[in-house]
Amino acid sequence: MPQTIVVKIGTSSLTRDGQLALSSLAALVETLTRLRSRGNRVILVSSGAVGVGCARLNLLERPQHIALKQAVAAVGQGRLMRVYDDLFSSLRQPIAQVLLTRRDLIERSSYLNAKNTFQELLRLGVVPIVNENDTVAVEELQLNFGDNDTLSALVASLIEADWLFLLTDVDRLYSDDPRRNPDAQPISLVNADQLAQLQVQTGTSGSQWGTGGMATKLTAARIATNAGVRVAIAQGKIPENIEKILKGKLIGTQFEPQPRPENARKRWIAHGLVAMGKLYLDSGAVRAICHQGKSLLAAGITQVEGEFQTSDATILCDFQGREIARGIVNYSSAEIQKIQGQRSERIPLILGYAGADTVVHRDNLAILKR
Ligand SMILES: Nc1ncnc2c1ncn2[C@@H]1O[C@H](COP(=O)(O)OP(=O)(O)O)[C@@H](O)[C@H]1O
Ligand SMILES: N[C@@H](CCC(=O)OP(=O)(O)O)C(=O)O
Repeated sequence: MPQTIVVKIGTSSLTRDGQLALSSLAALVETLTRLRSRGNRVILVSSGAVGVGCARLNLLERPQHIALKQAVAAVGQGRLMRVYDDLFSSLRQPIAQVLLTRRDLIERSSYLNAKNTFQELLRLGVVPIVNENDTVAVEELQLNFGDNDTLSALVASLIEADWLFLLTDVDRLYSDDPRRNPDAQPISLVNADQLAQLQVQTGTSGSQWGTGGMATKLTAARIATNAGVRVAIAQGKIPENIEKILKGKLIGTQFEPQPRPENARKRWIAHGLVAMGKLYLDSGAVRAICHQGKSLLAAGITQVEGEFQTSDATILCDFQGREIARGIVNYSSAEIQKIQGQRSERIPLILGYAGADTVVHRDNLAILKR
């Protein structure tokens, strides 16, 4: 049966010795075109703008300064698309460039717009090639994805993909960074419960040109599996393995998905929005929202972290700080500090005006299943 497949390829697999790894790229393009010709819907999330831009400008290191990085990405993105277009065109596969910023997914209307555009492109048989719009992404304001692993998981959630393939320069996830620890143990299959408990050493920086290392891939796996997407980490230089994995072979590391949340708006609350703060709940409130489908009342809140406004998204966590849900709040952080632990009838007395009975209404609450 045709499937919706998101493939993310990292800089470390796209480049070799600072230049484009053309043979890997060609193999990837052949694989994706074959998947398309069998009726699958295919999206490629490709890093490489900064890496390719550096090669073009003879820069020997990934720039740290934001403006320089953004300028270099502008050089590299065009070059990268030119190479993709040449390769895909020789197989008569049309492609499209989709550049997204975090901001585009926060606004519900632009989130839905992006979704509609993807759907239309896929209906037309096009392979959209997605990257973060690096030249305008605002790093300081947490309004960037930070890495394309997260972006690919959000795209997979947005379009309700069946699979997310994270192609990188190692063949799978290990218990530790295999480059530093020769005794690192390979991990083949992670089910949804194991992912929540998974203890692996991931490093934070990635390889010379990649960002984030395995840590961001695990974050991506959490987001995607929570949205009902099956995830595989596999080696970028052997993209043909994607087809073997789709046929049921256990190659690389696979992460089993949670049941897909029915409600599309709640998926957006869970994954599209950026949480601006954190609310700590007592055990009664955790039970009420997770197991009884109730709204969050002020009485169950024990602590407020961060500064946020009414209608912002927040993380809801248990007393140990473990995230259990995300929700859109009816009160600002300053207001919640005043009403936390109080019964709803007392809210008008405390604040001096009548507000909502709930701090987060159940329609605006997305429970994380892990
Ligand atoms: N537990 C781990 N298992 C596998 N690889 C790991 C682990 N921890 C860190 N790494 C490192 O992560 C790197 C891949 O991350 P990164 O360079 O960001 O890749 P990409 O460019 O594909 O996103 C690998 O080269 C590997 O050295
Ligand atoms: N948007 C950036 C992506 C950076 C990034 O996430 O890189 P990687 O860790 O190699 O996937 C670029 O195109 O260079």
